[in-house]
Amino acid sequence: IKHPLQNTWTLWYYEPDRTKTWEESQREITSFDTAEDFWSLYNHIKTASELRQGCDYSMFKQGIRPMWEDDQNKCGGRWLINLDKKQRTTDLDNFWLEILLCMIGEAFNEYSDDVCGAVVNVRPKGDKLGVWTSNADCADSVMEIGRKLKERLRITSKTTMGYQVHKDTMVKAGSQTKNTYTL
Ligand SMILES: CN(C)c1nc(=O)c2c([nH]1)N([C@@H]1O[C@H](COP(=O)(O)OP(=O)(O)O)[C@@H](O)[C@H]1O)CN2C
Repeated sequence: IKHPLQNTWTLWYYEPDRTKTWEESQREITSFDTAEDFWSLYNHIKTASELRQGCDYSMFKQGIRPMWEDDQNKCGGRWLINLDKKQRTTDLDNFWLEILLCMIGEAFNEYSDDVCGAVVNVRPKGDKLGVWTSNADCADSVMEIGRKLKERLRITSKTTMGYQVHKDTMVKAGSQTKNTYTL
């Protein structure tokens, strides 16, 4: 039999489309709840670095949409990892896969329930990886998730990680959002 995951996860794909709203451009690809089905999906689709710039992948627990407004996201925030341009060939795909494996493997111990999902943004100005958590006010949960991420991604001090509350990001879209926590 296949190895069941603790949660069911849904993969979303975002491609900019001038004829649609941002929300209409978020497309639900498929959901899975076994390790084997994760690998079949992962091996079947393009890696993040193969996507056109402007596109995103998002992987969220089933029932949570990859947007600030979702009930599970609205009081939360994200650990954001900003990559420099050359990291697209060296780190982007490894970091994204490691984040996916942390999530489906419930690697955040007692705080895994606070993890909503993760987003990878492929951008000309530098790619971004975000891990979204459900409650920005739970400092213990946010910090523990951040520490585990840094450990699993083997992120050194040269790559900064900041936690941004979605309520701040929403209003400051386009300009620099403040980090509520940093690691
Ligand atoms: C429900 N709803 C509309 C809505 N709900 C959302 O949850 C949500 C958006 N809109 N987003 C829109 O994309 C722009 C780029 O953000 P970006 O993170 O791609 O970053 P870049 O500026 O393209 O690097 C954001 O400025 C925002 O317009 C982003 N976003 C997460």
